[in-house]
Amino acid sequence: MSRVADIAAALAGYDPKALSVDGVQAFLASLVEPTVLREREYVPLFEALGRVLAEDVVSPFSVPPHDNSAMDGFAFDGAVLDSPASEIISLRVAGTALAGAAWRGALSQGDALKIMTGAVMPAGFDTVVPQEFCTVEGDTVRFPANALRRGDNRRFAGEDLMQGRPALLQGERLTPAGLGLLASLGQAEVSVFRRLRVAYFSTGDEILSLGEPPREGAVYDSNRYTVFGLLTRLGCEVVDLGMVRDDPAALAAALSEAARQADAIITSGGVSVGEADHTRAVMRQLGDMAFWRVAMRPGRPMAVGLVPKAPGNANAGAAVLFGLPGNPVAVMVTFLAFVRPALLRLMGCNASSAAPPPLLRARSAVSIRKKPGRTEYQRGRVTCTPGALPEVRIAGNQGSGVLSSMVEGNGLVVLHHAQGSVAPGDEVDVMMFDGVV
Ligand SMILES: Nc1nc2c(c(=O)[nH]1)N[C@H]1C(S)=C(S)[C@@H](COP(=O)(O)OP(=O)(O)OC[C@H]3O[C@@H](n4cnc5c(N)ncnc54)[C@H](O)[C@@H]3O)O[C@H]1N2
Ligand code: MOO
Repeated sequence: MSRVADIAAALAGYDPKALSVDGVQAFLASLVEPTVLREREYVPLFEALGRVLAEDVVSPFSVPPHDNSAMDGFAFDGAVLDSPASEIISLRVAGTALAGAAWRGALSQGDALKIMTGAVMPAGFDTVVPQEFCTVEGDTVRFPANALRRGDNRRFAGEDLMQGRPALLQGERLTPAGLGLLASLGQAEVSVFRRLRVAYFSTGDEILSLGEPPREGAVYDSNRYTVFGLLTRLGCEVVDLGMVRDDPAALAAALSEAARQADAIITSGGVSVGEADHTRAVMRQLGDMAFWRVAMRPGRPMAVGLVPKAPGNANAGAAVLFGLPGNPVAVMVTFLAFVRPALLRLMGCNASSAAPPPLLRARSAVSIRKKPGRTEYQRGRVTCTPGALPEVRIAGNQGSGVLSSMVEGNGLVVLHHAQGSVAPGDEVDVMMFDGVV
């Protein structure tokens, strides 16, 4: 009764020793259905950025509520433009309409009304001439007939949001624009799914925690901070379980605690075949796991599975475990390619909000060696020149432990599974990560 084995059995061509990137994505799409987060809460708009909408938001009224002017100028009945008597239109100015209050005075055809941007269009008037085109003498305004067409500079009621129609959909992640949209509906609070809780820890005896003195053969734990940043950017609630030494009891305790507290778990290190690694054994003992060698670079060894929240109680559910390779760039690449879309689904995002960042088409400035049969992600720096396709250069040393080139780059050149080497000038796909991770 292994869910992981069932999913694997249903995947055509599943080979844990040479799984393609597409194969991993298909596996995760089955393992992580967007069903985990059912709990919802109301939060004020100022706390809602990045949160996922738990229900559709239907406009209680239209925005803007009235036809209004898009310019400071003079509103008039645009019929006079249909067959103007002379090159200069001359109208009597009946008064001024300010934004925020409707004009209540009488108007007749042949009148104009001085109007401010956002002010309600008076009934029967459908056109606004910007004041830059006008000369005013006493109560007469004049402007060239060819300066505009009937209907210009009028904004329609409901052109932004129509009363009774959905303004935002369940499963959308709230962006700054989304917050503004909700505010324009007068809504001070919004119903969102509770935040996804993700626990993480680093493993390995050669890894030092910050504050520890340097030691020969040891390196500081960078993954803990990178993973913290990746999860925080995503809007997750993080459960930091620190560094866990390569000891079965310590690893089992950390993994159980992570599963108890969180919806998902990210570990780094210990998923390859090293002799001293107990991580795989402990994962296998506590969870329903798959261990893969993925046909990609970086990010070859990887573990994925489910760890029960309360062993022996199936109703308590399970946390999804992502056992990422230890190399710092492999952590980031596997996070972007696999973990991030899966976490977005767990957060309750709909298909479009959970989609990976769109790929940018760029011209490679350099040659890139690549073997068909695996997907490679190379750190690159994309630059744009007006009128030309964006250009990408490979950023620094591409070793999977080299974080400095990840800092230097702004995107990952994605060299697809079947693709071969790239010559200078060839077009390539780039997954931009600036602002995403
Ligand atoms: N015989 C084989 N050896 C290796 C294989 C393989 O298939 N066969 N795969 C290589 C690849 S690719 C990777 S990636 C690594 C992954 O190994 P692990 O996931 O078991 O990770 P570790 O061995 O624990 O660490 C790898 C590397 O990353 C550094 N590291 C680990 N944790 C951190 C951290 N928190 N902060 C900074 N750096 C970290 C660690 O020092 C190692 O240098 O295996 C290859 N070997
Ligand atoms: O592919 Mo490993 O995952 O970093 O070198």
